[in-house]
Amino acid sequence: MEKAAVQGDGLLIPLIDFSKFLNGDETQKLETAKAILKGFQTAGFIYLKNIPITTETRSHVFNSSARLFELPINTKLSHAWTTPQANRGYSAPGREKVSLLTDSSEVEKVRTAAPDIKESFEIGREGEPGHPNHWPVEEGELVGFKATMSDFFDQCKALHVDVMRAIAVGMGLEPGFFDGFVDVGDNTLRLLHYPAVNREVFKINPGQVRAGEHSDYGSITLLFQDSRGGLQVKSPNGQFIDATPIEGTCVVNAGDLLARWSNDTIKSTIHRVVEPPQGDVDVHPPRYSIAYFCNPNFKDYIEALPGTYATEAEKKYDGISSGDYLVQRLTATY
Ligand SMILES: O=C(O)CCC(=O)C(=O)O
Ligand SMILES: [Fe+2]
Repeated sequence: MEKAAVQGDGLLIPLIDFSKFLNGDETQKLETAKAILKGFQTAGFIYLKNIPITTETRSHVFNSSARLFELPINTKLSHAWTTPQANRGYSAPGREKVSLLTDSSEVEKVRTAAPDIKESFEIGREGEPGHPNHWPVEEGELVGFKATMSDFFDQCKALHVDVMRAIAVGMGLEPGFFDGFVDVGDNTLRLLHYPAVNREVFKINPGQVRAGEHSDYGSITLLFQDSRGGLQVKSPNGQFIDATPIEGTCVVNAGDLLARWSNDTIKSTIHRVVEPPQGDVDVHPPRYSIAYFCNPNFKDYIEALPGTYATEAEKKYDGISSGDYLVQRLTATY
């Protein structure tokens, strides 16, 4: 039943019809849940089609995102990302160097060498005490921005809950096992813009990427990409394989905290964004993507899931609070 969305060098990312989990009969639900879990256990990535978020919503959100990035740089900078605790606002190209490095001085060296060619804008849970979102002034094309993004945030939040239900069913847990861990919606909606790049840039600096290799931090990430391409996922043999866009799908990958929660039975796989494969142009057009980073509720304590260990000694990690974990990881990145 399962088709491959991406296949190469020992990496198989399945393409899964999510409507069969949401609306199918019991057998379809179970089979789909198992396929989802298997995708996370083997590739760490899956592609979902037929999700409840409509194509119209999606293109509307991408449009609003493009309008935001058109604002003058000084306006964008007035909404600058400030702290890992807040994790909201605008990051100019080169500001964030997502990487596997945990030492800030190393991060600084890499950033100076070849800054990522991207800018981003983060929106957190609306109403989180002490951490207001940076909503732009709504005039001209930006009228309705807050409503558009808040609505999309909520739809992604619901999709997170549903994907976690599939994981629970796949693992043989109660379908609602994770519900109480993900109901707050301590998630981050990140709008991403990779500006047009002259292909010379990639030639002159062979190490140049649009977003450096990294894994994500939380439970899962819902990734919506446009048709440009450039996303690559690392295979078990260490090669980067193109995760080519498939229209209407959402790429979902497991994050480090879910890997830890699952006692490493689920993989958080390294990925990056590079020059798109259509290399025969002088200028690569801009690329837009939207990543919705999901987390267990910040207040929740995360320790090895039932069924992922037989004895206490098999637990690979100490428990940790979800919020502390994220702040630790973000602190090393910015
Ligand atoms: O833009 C993309 O396709 C990937 C972005 C990403 O991996 C991230 O922001 O963590
Ligand atoms: Fe990522």
